[in-house]
Amino acid sequence: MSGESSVLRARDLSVGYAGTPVCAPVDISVGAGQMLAIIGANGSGKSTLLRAFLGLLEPLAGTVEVLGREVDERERSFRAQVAGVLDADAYFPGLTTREHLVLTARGHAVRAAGSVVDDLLDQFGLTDHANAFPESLSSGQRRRLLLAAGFVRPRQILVLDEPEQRLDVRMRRTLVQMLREDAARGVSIVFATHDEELVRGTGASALLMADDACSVLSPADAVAALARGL
Ligand SMILES: Nc1ncnc2c1ncn2[C@@H]1O[C@H](COP(=O)(O)OP(=O)(O)OP(=O)(O)O)[C@@H](O)[C@H]1O
Repeated sequence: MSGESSVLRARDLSVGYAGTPVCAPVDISVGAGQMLAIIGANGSGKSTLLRAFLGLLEPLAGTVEVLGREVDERERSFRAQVAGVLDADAYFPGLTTREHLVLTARGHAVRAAGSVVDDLLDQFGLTDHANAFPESLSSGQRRRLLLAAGFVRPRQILVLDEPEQRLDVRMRRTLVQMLREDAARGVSIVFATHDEELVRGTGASALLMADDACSVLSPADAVAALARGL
């Protein structure tokens, strides 16, 4: 998780609320095509860290850089490079599944948006629900829609918060495959997770969150830590 060609870099990064850190400072570097899982107990600061990576939360101290520049979510270039899917249900209630994805694709200047969306609907098993509104989808189908909205965006970095949530076993396996394909294309992927299989399947290294020190683990050590319940 180091090297000169760092795509995402955090240095002595402290994150938290109202001036109080939620975990120890973080030092990580993620290169092109690398995957980093963020693991740790409930409340250990995983989502908070991801929000800082996405420029949605100001660091208390330290820095976060994407492709050598400090993150600024308001910059168009940042939004063109970084796609994030966080926990919140962030869909448009008045748009169908397909309309939501096409709007997201067009908003990010994706070429041939219609056919890109149709492929994603297929990959996420949503083709039969393309014309459904979010409230008529199951919670797992809504989760698939949110993930598809992340995958429809152009990206050099993909940030996901517990992407395994509410997905069935088959969809989790498909997700592993999609993440591996993204990484093989050079996309850097950072995801918070509690899922041992997701870490095993992706072969990701991990950042283990803690109050005293956040440590980087090898893929094997990350799987072992999750297997023993951290
Ligand atoms: N908006 C907020 N304001 C104040 N404190 C918050 C806020 N969001 C989270 N926290 C606190 O920050 C700490 C870290 O929360 P965070 O959501 O980052 O943990 P997490 O590791 O993602 O947990 P989980 O595994 O349960 O998703 C928790 O103690 C939580 O109560």
